[in-house]
Amino acid sequence: MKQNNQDEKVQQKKSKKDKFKLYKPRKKKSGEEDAAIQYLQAQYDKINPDAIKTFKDFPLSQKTLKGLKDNNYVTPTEIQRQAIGYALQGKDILGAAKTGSGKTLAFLIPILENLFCKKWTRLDGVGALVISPTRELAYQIYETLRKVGCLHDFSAGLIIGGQNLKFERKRMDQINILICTPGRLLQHMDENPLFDCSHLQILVLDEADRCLDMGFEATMNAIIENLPPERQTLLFSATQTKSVKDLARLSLSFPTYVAPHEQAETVTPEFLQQSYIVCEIDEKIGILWSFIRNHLKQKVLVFMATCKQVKYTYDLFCKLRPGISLLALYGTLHQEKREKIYNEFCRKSNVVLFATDLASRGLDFPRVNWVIQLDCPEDVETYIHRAGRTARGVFGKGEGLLMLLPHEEKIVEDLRKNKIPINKIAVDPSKVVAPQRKIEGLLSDNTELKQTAQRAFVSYLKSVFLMKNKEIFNVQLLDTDAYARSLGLIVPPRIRFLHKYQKSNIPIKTSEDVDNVSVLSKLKERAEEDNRTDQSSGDDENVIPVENKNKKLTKELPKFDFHNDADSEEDDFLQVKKTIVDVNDPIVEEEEKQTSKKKKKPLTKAAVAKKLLKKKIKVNTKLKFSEDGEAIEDEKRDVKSELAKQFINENVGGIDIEKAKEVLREEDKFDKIRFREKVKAKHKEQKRKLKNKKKEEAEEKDEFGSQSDSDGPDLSWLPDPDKVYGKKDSGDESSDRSDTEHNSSASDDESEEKYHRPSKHKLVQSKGIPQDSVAPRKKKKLEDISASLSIQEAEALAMQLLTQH
Ligand SMILES: Nc1ncnc2c1ncn2[C@@H]1O[C@H](COP(=O)(O)OP(=O)(O)OP(=O)(O)O)[C@@H](O)[C@H]1O
Repeated sequence: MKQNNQDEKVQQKKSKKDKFKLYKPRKKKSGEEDAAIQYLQAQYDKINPDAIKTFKDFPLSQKTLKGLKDNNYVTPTEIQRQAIGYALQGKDILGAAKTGSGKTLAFLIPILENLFCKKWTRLDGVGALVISPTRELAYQIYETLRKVGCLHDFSAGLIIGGQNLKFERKRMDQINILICTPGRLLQHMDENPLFDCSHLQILVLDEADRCLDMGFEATMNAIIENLPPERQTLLFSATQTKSVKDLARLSLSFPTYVAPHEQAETVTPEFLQQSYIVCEIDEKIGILWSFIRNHLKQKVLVFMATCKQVKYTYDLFCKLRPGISLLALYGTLHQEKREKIYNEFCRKSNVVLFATDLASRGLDFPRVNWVIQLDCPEDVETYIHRAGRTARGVFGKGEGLLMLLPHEEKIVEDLRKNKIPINKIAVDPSKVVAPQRKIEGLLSDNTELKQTAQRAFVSYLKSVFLMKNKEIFNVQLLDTDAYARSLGLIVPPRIRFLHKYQKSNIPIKTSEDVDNVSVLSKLKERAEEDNRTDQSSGDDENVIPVENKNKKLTKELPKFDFHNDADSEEDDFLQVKKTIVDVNDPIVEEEEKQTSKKKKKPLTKAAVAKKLLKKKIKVNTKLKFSEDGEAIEDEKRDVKSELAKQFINENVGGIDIEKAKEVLREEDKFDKIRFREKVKAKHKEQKRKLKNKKKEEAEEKDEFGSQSDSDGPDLSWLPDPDKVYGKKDSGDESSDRSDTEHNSSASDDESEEKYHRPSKHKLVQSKGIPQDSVAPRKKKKLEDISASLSIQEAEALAMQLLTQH
């Protein structure tokens, strides 16, 4: 015990010493940290971007510098050199730089430094917010932050759709740096009491132009409303928005515009080789197939217009087995699958990824050799982002191929005007091998694949139809039959929306026909309306939302499931930016009416039943026919009980359940009686049939016995009874002569009555005669005969036999 007490005392002393030790350096460290922060902050105003050679030249904390060095980031890129300084000074920034130029670090480094200098702790809540248009991009930013900021003590959180909301909810109050997609962020803002961003210091919008796009206006507006106005805001994109309206929404009055590549000759990466080909719509699949077959040792990314096209091309090519790994990434996939595919494409080097524009922005897939744009991009910005998935980073190289239909070639002018160097090339037809027969064969065997092809066909045409730029995207110029055939569809699927338009003879308007100013005001109004009513635009591709106010000129089509069909938040980002349709279009009006009707009240089964009852419509009446073919009228009315008759005659509207039950009980009694009678009759009938059958069988056996000479008793040896007893009635003889046959048969009958012979079966089974005692055949015959005769006859027969012998 003593020893124990001593040990305890020693330990207590030790722990006191340790505490003291821990406390002291910490105090010292904290003091050092304060001094370091003060020093760093004092340097911010002196930052000269031109003098920056390495990250060390920036006044950055040791933790950040070490994090950068550990990840091989030594020399800042142009955008980093120019933006980081302003961001550290606390200015709002509009950052625009080429794809793959390192914009992510240009905003992550200022975030880390900002919170470090403010000595942000877990208890301070959310200090920085990064909003990204897609889950994949958010995930990528989060991963970069984890690597570079690993030595800092901040907590970071990735808040994206498709994850466990409950799990996120509990941890929201502990997150300092939040990387998120807009939809999920708004969900937390609305529903999670633990989410508090009232102390937010810095807001970043990556791919800012996309975040502020029309398709997502309402969500972003709601988010911005919830954020404190005194904050620093950084906007980054390769295709930056300069719209005053957008900036005003974010309360940016005088942001610093940082665009290091503005004076550059090209807006796309320096080492990106860009070319385009012009082909017919039905040649696309064959060219793509041949391209893949000729690039089996490369990493290829193929962009298509819609999810359904991606799905079909992937399914089809997998079945055709090109000899290289295939992957597909699109919005309707489950989140886990999306993550898996994203990681797989990052990891592999010989692989083809089919994707929608979900993968076009910000994703940093390493070492992509080729980017193929199978369908014409929506606009120049989309082209830049898609092409920018290759030739990334400081010395990145890559090639881009754009496939255009003859009438889409006009986009090349726009591309060139926007400083995109692109050359036309031709495809060597001898190298194109279209597996047309194989495709058709596969589709004829596989209904599911055929349906996928049909959906891909319609979705592509719809995407073209909904595009804003009608100079380039004109669905009426497409050879739809040839396109269907190229997909393996011998019969082209019906294109309802197009037929409606063709029937109405309304030319599809070009964007130039429309007064853009009024369109914008219209859209703005609509966004406000959306905010008020909190109505989400439907997922249904065919439903056109109703615009109630001011239907003068134009209106926006619904958010069409173009790049994404899923209900994920980023899907809204990835939709057609806007499409203009004449409001006076009768089809639109008709659809509006239908939609508004539909929206008024959902039609339930009960409502339908009520309506039918009201209108006295009889549905599903069943008419029964008797065996003679006569209709049995109103079988149900054939009731027996007085109560039921009374019930029917009363004919009161509605249903009195209690009374109906009572009536049923009464009717049940009669039903039971009827049933019993039926069963009895059935049994009777069965018995009768059985009896008849037995009788027939017996008769058959008798007949058989008389006909058989071999087995039946042979009576030919018997003396003629007439000779023995004399003629019974001689008078009968003459009368019988004329009808011998009849008489003989009559005598047969008589003899049959007299000498009834048991059936053969009975003979064999005759009981009481042991088998060994069976007499020889003759003896047995005698026995049998004697058994069948009357006593007197048997005696007479015996006497005769005795006298003969
Ligand atoms: N200073 C640097 N030194 C070396 N590599 C860098 C540096 N900064 C960024 N990179 C690398 O460059 C690549 C592209 O960076 P990032 O994804 O940030 O580009 P981006 O400008 O955001 O592209 P996008 O416009 O397509 O979103 C990444 O692989 C990243 O690791």
